[in-house]
Amino acid sequence: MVAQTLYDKIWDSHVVADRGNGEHLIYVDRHLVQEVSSPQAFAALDQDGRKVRCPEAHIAVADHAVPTLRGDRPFAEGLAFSQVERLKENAAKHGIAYMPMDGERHGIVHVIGPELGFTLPGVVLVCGDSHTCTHGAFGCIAFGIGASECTSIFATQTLRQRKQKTMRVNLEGGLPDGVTVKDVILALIAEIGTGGGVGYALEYAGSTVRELSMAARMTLCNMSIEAGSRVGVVAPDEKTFAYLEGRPLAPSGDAWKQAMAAWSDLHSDADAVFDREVTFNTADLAPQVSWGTTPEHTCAVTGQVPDPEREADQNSKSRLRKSLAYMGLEPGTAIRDIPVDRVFVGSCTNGRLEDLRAAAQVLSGRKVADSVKAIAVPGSAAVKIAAEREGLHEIFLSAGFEWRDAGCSMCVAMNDDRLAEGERCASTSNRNFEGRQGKGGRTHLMSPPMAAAAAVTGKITDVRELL
Ligand SMILES: CC(C)[C@H](C(=O)O)[C@@H](O)C(=O)O
Ligand code: SF4
Repeated sequence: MVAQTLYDKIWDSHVVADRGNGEHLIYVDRHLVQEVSSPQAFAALDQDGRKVRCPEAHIAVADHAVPTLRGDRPFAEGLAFSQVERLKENAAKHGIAYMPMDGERHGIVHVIGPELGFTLPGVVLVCGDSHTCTHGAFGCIAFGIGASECTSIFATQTLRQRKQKTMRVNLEGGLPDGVTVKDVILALIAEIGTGGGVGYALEYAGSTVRELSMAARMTLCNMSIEAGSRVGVVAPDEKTFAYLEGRPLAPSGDAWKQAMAAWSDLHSDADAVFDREVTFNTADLAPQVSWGTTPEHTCAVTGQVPDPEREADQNSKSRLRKSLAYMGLEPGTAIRDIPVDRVFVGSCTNGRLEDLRAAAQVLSGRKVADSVKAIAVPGSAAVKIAAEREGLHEIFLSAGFEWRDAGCSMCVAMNDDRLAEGERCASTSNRNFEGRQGKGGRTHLMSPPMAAAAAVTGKITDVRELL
């Protein structure tokens, strides 16, 4: 038999028909539905008088638009409110499970999928959201789709797709103190660029990856899309199975045993050939910080803001000038001298329990600088409950952070949590585009411990000095 990559194995087991021209009709096992991208898909379904073919294959949750200060406070925007109401109605109408905002299963779609055991090894999982690649951490093919594709999944459970090429990213050498997987993925994107992964399904492998927790593997896969890849996978192992066993929607009893047997083949064969292969040593990595308006505008915290005049190419020179003008930064400024106004710990990249623990460890016994407004937003209700059980909220609160309810929050300016014009934020999210966190807002991407360090000192700080 021809040696295969993990991606090939899962893909091949889902092909329903070969359409020619490199297009396949593939079976989709699971679909996560959120309020921003689903209304058109439901509307198209209704217009054609079609039904959802397999309601149990979908889970709906509102995450982008929800307020994170719940209480009795009304939604700031009519649009946000109607998006959430529409999702609830559409889910009820089509018999799809809906996770209400005040329930224990609510959260960011990419955080609750794994928590519920809805995300499983070997499946094809989709969502109308680009960060669906997060779920690949469990050894499945997971990717974001558009609204018309959501309609097709609702109606048929199938999708026309082109198979991606494969790239193995070997991460070797482990992580030094103060350095997290967020630093690894930011450094990787700085190196290969936001276009580096276009057309490829990434498989993260190597000693660094094997040592990572499931939460960290999710952070890694989450940002595959920021490298241009719609898909990022990690082969499942004992950690994957231990994480999933006993989750509400994971198989149980005999079905669990059968699943484990089926999953044992979910790895790239030893002699599998990838279309591209890159290797990074992570042993000497420093904490990373983005300074510009794309995730590839990233350097070590010990570095400086680059000088556009050094760019040979006229286009890159003007792009860089524009980016620095937006960010309000002078070339040559030490990254460590950049003051911040806001700190955001949360998102589907870094809103899990382990991320909150890492930030809390830095905050413990310290105070947020007077000039800074900081919020901690758990990625799900379950994360919030677990964090409170171990007293993390007290550490955040006594440091001067606000402790919020789950949602996408300040990762994306689609709810009440936004930066004001010109405000600068140390953020654990994944995108730093112009206006991403609010019109005129300036984003610096970093890890949770780095964001906590910035909160304490009021400027971007090398967290290794605070450990
Ligand atoms: C709004 C949504 C569809 C979008 C996405 O596709 O990723 C958002 O989640 C994001 O992170 O930019
Ligand atoms: S937390 Fe951010 S990146 Fe994740 S789904 Fe929400 S808006 Fe998108």
